[in-house]
Amino acid sequence: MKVAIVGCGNMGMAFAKSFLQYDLVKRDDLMLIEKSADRSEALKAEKAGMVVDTIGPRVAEYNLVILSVKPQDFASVQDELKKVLQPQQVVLSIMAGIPISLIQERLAHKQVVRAMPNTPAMLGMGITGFAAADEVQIGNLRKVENLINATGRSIFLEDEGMLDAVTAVSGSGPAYFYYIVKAMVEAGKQLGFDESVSTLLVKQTMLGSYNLIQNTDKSLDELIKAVASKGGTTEAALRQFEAGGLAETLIAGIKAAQTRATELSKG
Ligand SMILES: NC(=O)C1=CN([C@@H]2O[C@H](COP(=O)(O)OP(=O)(O)OC[C@H]3O[C@@H](n4cnc5c(N)ncnc54)[C@H](O)[C@@H]3O)[C@@H](O)[C@H]2O)C=CC1
Ligand SMILES: O=C(O)[C@@H]1CCC=N1
Repeated sequence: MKVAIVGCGNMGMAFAKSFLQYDLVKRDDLMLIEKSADRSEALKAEKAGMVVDTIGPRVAEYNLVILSVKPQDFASVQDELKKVLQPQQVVLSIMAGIPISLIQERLAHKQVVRAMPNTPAMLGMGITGFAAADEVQIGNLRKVENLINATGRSIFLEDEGMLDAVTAVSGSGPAYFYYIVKAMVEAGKQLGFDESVSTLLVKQTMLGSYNLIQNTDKSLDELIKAVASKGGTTEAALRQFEAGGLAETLIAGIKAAQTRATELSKG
């Protein structure tokens, strides 16, 4: 399979490297289209594929074209891409918010898949929600799914509208996790630990707790109860979180992310 990637930043390269790692795409069959000169130099040093700075006629030779520029930069690629796309090619967009219908219209192209991955894709541990235009041939959809699965796990969504919710929950999700980790590390520092000790305490706690979630029959409430002794320290912390509306704030933040994804879809 020949794959061209337009916009080779964090996510574009997470995809490229996963494809190479699982031998789903050969280096010679990977075209990396990147407009930033600095970024292009770094990509050339990585030798992950052929690096070019603009979309040219050769893109027509690739089975799949991945759009991984920022949503705001779609306008800067759409006209050049429209000129070269062939009907049998598939376009896979990972741009937040931009709906399939708008991509089809701007590119005058039918076979469009839209996906929302997250940054753990860099380790092959991502989760991606994806949806497809009715016009995407089933064989092509399967090939795209196989490629996405090289970056972690995936969920096919019949309802494309749910992709903005995927964006809000798991697409942006890693940042929420780091935010909480950062606050816990800061708390440890304020309690007297230096940064490295506090970071170790928090990171290992997160890792162990994640593995408990994955390896227990207990619900999240039961897991919380197993830590929070009656009249103990955890209860004191949880009471403070409740008083500050921490859960509601997190939920409101995630809803704001979904609203922003919907705004992005309107350009
Ligand atoms: N970063 C994340 O956690 C996630 C990002 N996304 C989506 O992935 C897309 C890319 O995000 P990142 O990789 O984080 O951004 P990034 O900024 O790291 O990468 C975008 C790349 O596109 C390049 N670019 C811009 N205009 C171009 C053009 N006309 N031709 C060629 N290259 C061009 C930029 O130089 C940059 O290297 C966005 O649309 C975002 O919504 C989706 C899921 C997660
Ligand atoms: O923040 C953003 O817009 C992108 C989409 C999901 C994660 N990063």
